[in-house]
Order: sequence, then structure tokens, then C-alpha cells
Amino acid sequence: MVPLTLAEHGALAKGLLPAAIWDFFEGGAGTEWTRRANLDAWRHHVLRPRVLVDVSAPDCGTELLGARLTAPFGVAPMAYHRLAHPEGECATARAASEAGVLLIVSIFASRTLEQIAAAAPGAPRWLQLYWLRDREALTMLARRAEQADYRALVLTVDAPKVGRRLRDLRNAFALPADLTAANLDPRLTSSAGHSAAGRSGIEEHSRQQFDPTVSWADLAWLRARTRLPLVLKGVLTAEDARLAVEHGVDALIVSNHGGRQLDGVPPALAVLPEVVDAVPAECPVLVDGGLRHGSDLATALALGARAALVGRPVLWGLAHGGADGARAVLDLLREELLDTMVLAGRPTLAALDRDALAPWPPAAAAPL
Ligand SMILES: Cc1cc2nc3c(=O)[nH]c(=O)nc-3n(C[C@H](O)[C@H](O)[C@H](O)COP(=O)(O)O)c2cc1C
Ligand SMILES: O=C(O)C(=O)c1ccccc1
Repeated sequence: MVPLTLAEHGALAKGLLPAAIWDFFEGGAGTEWTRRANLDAWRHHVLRPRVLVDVSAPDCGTELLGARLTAPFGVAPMAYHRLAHPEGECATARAASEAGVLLIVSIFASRTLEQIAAAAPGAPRWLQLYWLRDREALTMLARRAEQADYRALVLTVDAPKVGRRLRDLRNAFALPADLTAANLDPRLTSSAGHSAAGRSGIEEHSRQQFDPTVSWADLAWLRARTRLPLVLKGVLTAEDARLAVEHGVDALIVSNHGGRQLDGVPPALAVLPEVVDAVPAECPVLVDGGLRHGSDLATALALGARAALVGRPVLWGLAHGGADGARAVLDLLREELLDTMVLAGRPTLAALDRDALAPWPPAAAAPL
């Protein structure tokens, strides 16, 4: 079966992956209300198509922090791609490069920053960091990222600790013995191979490493150690968006971490407009969570996102088809976006503005 939708890529992956790995990829925190709300959020908007517009040459190419992209999206940072495929992040890097989209590499990547860079020379990629207790390790990662031609650092700020993911606790999820975080001291994550019943290896190894004391004042410390632009991931309020801009952050990612951190927060799409309105136009705002079709991407752009990120579907493609599978997922999203732009009579990104959307269901008419 050739998958025609992202959901079909998911079905292929589910049939192949061990259940505990599928659950680690798919799962959210707590009741998974937020994870489900992410998937549902897109259905609260409908497109307002325009007709009799020349749509013969739709164009979704864009530029983001100086990098040219064939479409306004990228791969969200996700830990341990080798859980999906032996080539891990190297395969994902090839896929993103061939598709012409951004790759954000997780600090918990299972291939080294240098291997990933060598797999796709010249392609746009950013490195995502968590604030580790070991600041020497953070400094080294920032330096290696610069040397290996990563173009920005993304600090994820919604994870002072890992959320309570019941699927992983029930499965006593642990990394396979041959898999560690390739860019950190291997002793830190190899202990994750021995999780006890009712505990999660991921939760345990990250609890030892994450520094929950980090606050706004610390951003200057990181800034002083790199010349790369700094992006914050995991902002969900206008207040924090304004603070980020005041602290010199170069871009924001509105995200609830795919529903994997605080259960009960709104889908990122629902708070995207308040964040966009809170920051100056020069500060790009990205969004992620539950994007499963090119028309979802159109919705995110119309609500003011400069680009969006896609997470789990890339792991689905990787799991069933390696680099080719991940590439198929990314190409499908771009094709669906272009299709949406053509059929909606909005063949440029500029035409995907707030007039392109209406709320659904429509606001009730005022009583007579
Ligand atoms: C398996 C998995 C691992 C993840 N690892 C990280 C990570 O290391 N760093 C991070 O900032 N976000 C991480 N995330 C969150 C993603 O970057 C992203 O916010 C989320 O998956 C987007 O939602 P989607 O999967 O519904 O597209 C992870 C998500 C998944 C599914
Ligand atoms: O960030 C995550 O969602 C995640 O799964 C993770 C993986 C490794 C360490 C910490 C968090």
C-alpha cells in the first residue's frame, strides 16, 4: 500500500514498531486531553476560498532566519530517532534536506551532531537544547553546533521536568541497551536501559540532567556563549512572549510539546493569535502540535505563524521507510499545502492571511 495520508503512514509504522516504542512516540501526559485537543484544534477553523484567481503557479517557498525553505515547515525536535530506524537522525536529515525543509535536531539525538550534518551538508538545521545542570556540556554543545553549521539554538522551556506519561510508566519504557544520547556523556542515558516496573527510563535520566532552577535571567548566560540566533520553544502565553522579546530572543515556537508535558493546557493553535499579537512583526512565530495535513499548515499560517513544525508523522515515515519514508511524509505535507492554496484561490503565502479563515461552527446569530 502506498500511503496517501499521514494517517496511513502512521498505520504502517504502528504495524512494524514494538508496542512500547509506538507508545513512547504517540503518548502524551496525564489523561492525554491536550494531546487529543492538538489533533482537534484545526477543526475549529474553516477556509474561506476565493474564486477566479490565477492559481497556475502556487508558491509556498519562504525564508526563515536567513535559510531558504521550499515550504514553511520543518521537523520538530524529537529524541532518539534510532528507535524508529537504525540510521536514526542521519536518515531524517537526508529526508529534510531533499524535501527542502528545516530540521531541528534534539539534544537527545541518537546520532552525533557531526554525523547528522555530514548526512545533509548545507541543509538548514537548528539544534534544540534543554537546560542541563551541566553547563559545561551546554557550552560544548553550542560550540559544536556552530562548528557543524547549525544555524540556531532552540531552548525548550516547557520541561523543567518530563511530564507524567502514563504509557511509559506502564510499559516501564527503557532505551534499548545499544542506544544512548549520542551527544551527551553516554553514562547519563545508558542507565535508562534498566527501568523498573512502573517507572520510565526517560523520566529518570532526564530528572538527573534537567536544571529546574533556570529562569529568564539565565538566558544572558547562554546568549554570551554563542553567536547563533536563540529560539524559545514551549511558550503558550502573551506574557511570556513579551518577556522573550525583552530578553532578546530571535524567534518563538508556540507549542505544548505534543501534549507530552502539562496535560490540560490548550492546543498551541488556540493561543497562536495572542502570541503573534504580542510580539513585533520581525520576530517569527512558529507553531507545532497535531499538524496532520497540508490544510492544517495553511490554517497555522493564516493565524500568523511564519512556519510550523511536524513531529510524530516524521517518525512514522522513518519507521516504515527510513529516509525515503520520512521524505514521503514531508513531500506529502508540501503537496497538500500547495493543493490547498490552489483550491482556496490563495496561491501565495501572503494570501493566507486572517481573512482566509472563519471560525467553525460559525458564531451564533444575535437573537432578534
Ligand atoms: C517521541 C518524541 C520525542 C520528543 N522529543 C523532544 C525533544 O527532545 N525536545 C523537544 O523540544 N521536544 C520534543 N518533542 C516534542 C516535539 O518537538 C513537538 O513539540 C511535538 O511532537 C509536536 O507535535 P506532533 O508530534 O503532534 O506533530 C518530542 C516529541 C515526540 C513525539
Ligand atoms: O521531550 C520529550 O518529549 C521526550 O520524549 C524526551 C526524551 C528524552 C529526554 C527527555 C525528554
